[in-house]
Amino acid sequence: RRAPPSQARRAEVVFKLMDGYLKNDSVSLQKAILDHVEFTVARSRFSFDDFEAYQALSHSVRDRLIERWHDTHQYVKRKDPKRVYFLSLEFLMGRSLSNSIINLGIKDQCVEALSQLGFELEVLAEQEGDAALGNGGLARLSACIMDSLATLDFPAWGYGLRYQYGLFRQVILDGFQHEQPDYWLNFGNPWEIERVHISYPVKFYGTVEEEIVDGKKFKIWVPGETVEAVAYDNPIPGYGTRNTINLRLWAAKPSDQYDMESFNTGDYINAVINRQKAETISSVLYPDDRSYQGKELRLKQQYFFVSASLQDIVRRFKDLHTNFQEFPDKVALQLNDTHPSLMIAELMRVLVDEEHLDWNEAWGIVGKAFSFTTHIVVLEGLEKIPVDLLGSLLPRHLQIIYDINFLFVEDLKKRFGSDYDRLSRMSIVEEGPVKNVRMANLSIVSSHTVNGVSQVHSQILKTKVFKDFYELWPEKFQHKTNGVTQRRWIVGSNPGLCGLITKWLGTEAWIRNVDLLLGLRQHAANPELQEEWRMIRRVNKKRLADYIEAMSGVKVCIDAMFDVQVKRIHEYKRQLLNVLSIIHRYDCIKNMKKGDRRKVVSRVCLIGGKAAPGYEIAKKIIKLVHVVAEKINNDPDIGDLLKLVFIPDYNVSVAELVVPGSDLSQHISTAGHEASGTSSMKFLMNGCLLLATADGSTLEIIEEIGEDNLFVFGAKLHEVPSLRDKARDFEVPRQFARVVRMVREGYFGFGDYFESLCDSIEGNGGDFYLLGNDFMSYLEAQAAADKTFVDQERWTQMSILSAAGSGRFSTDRTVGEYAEKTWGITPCKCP
Ligand SMILES: [N-]=[N+]=N[C@]1([C@H](N)O)O[C@H](CO)[C@@H](O)[C@H](O)[C@H]1O
Repeated sequence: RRAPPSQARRAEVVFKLMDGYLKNDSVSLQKAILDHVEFTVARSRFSFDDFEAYQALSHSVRDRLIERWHDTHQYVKRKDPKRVYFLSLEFLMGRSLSNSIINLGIKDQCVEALSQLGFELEVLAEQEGDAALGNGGLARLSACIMDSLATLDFPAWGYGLRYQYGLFRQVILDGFQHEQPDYWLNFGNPWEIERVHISYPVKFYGTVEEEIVDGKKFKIWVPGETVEAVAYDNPIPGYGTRNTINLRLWAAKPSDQYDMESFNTGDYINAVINRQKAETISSVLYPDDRSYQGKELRLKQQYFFVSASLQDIVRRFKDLHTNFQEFPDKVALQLNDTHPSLMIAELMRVLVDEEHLDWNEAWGIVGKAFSFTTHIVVLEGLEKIPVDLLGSLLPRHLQIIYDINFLFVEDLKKRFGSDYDRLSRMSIVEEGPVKNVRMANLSIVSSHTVNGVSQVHSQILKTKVFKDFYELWPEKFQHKTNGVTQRRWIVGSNPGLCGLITKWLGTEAWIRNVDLLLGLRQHAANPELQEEWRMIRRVNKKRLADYIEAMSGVKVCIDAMFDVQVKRIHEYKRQLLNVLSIIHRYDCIKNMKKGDRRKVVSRVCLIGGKAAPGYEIAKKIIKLVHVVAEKINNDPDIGDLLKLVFIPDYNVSVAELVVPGSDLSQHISTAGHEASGTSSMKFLMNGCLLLATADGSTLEIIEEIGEDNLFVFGAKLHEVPSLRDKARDFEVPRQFARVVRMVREGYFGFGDYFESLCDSIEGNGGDFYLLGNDFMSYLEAQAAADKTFVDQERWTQMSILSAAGSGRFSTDRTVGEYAEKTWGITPCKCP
């Protein structure tokens, strides 16, 4: 057989045939779109609809992503820099078409190409379903971080799971939340590339045996079940750079290793069904923003993605290296909360059992490779895995975790002697009727760096949640305040404001260098900018008003203040406090003399967010919003003075519509409960004013833009413990008691149904989240917002100063800090 032509020879031939890189002028794009209509979508290029045009355009954009992805991949491989691997069980990507077109810098050409074919980019963009592979803040943060890693040219990969069912669709029937499955892959996904040849076996159950190799004893894990992990690659383009990095998501497939046994029992069907079961591992996202003690499938998901990702990472390392001592010099492993923390035990298993390094060598490597970010504020929220469950599913990993803990506790004994309380608090294994593995303790013991997601959060970790560990290893603890990407949250979702900012800054360099936004400060009182600023905001409010009417039937007036609270429904986020203040506002207007009503500042109150399916209190809050809205919106005495609308199925795409059209956004968690909060940063970037408690990242926003450019209220962090201790003697304000009584007595109907909700904020043992305590200062802040809104010059100045000070809250700053202080990586820009 004739020898195949050499790589180089083939490259030469290919390059000659290639007509250089794909071109991005509108004619080339038109050709590409029409080709994909005909050959990819397989529809006649002479008649195709919006969805087919969306598919064809998406594939044309995908081609250009792949081209850059290959160049980046090959360049980085050649340079072999240290890479960061961002490990997260959740990525809330949203839609990809607009973001890809903007980051590739081909928006104008696409708009022109489509218009000549009779299509509008905005219309086609609506055809795309959200990739909702996550719950809330943690998941969207992962997505924003990927955008900044690519844009700043860092050598990085994201690893996660390719759920077949994303976060449930929220359907509201008669004011109640119902969950519908989100089968987002129904119409295919042009933004992923199935890598059938990149797959790894993942083992579960079984036993741990011993074997002797070269006279040395080694543990081997004999699995009881094996499934296959197949890679799906999602190119992540940087903005204004050729660098395009990869988000590799794993899907579970039945393993080829037939258990002939089951097949030969003649029960063929069952044998096939058993095999299919393998796919359930990556089928559905767990929809709870809190934690999951003891769910086997959840643990399987965690280990499945950890094992596949590590096999892939080690393979890539071994392609160019043989000495594992170099591993931490080339690999930074970032744990996005404890969901991927099993990778610690998995790396120890690979290094000791498979690569035959001795324990201490392996432990040294682990300690230099891992860094851990926690997003949790309260001890109760920390993830724990029952020892029995772990022992049955991953017997070898339990052994390794026990060994890690044994050496750790031995070390603690040397330092703290017989301080058994401290030892039992710090132990990775929690004793008790049900023994648990504390995944946060394991992550801290094994990582070189631990951080919270805002300055105050990191303080709370040092002084409360991880106090013992901070006293032991103060040098490990850092903070990395969260951020959001201005590419999606200004350029993508608010093109009008984007153009205005570029005009007044005289450059669009701010899109890559966001500190340039500070240049707007000097113009904040400039009447010309103010006029244009208000104009843009009005257009966005009109778009939002149309959406509200389309999905709720409620007509809202865009001269009113659009007051918005959109985030997951949680008692600590206090959507209930918001509703009670709306009832108070309604009650006040009702009892006003007609004449006084003229002075009322009209409000359109929007509340949106999903409640975890099993979270009853949260579901009752959603129902309460609907019954209060029903009353207010149909009360002729109120008219346009006050409207309340619940925005259903809140997700990334809805946020991209709501954020640019909001005047005031609320972030009113009880101080000390929101680790950071990131929606506040998106509103800030879009010039929406904040009404907030001094919690999480809001403290840093106040520091950056000044207390007089937002509305702050409520108990401060240090006041909360004593307020809770003295709750019994707290005199409930009559205004608060009145609105709660109205709910309890069924003024809006369903009195009995809301009893437990009212009990949770009243009386003994009630009001843990201090709604009563903060109610009056909340109303004062609301009144201050009303007063300021009437003074449009002042309001617009605050709006411009908000956007001007938002650069600090870009993930470009966040990622830059992680890269320098935690991961030790530097940019590797593809020429
Ligand atoms: N999990 N988790 N935690 C959160 C959010 N719920 O996803 O992470 C987010 C991202 O760090 C934080 O902004 C938010 O405060 C925190 O509650």
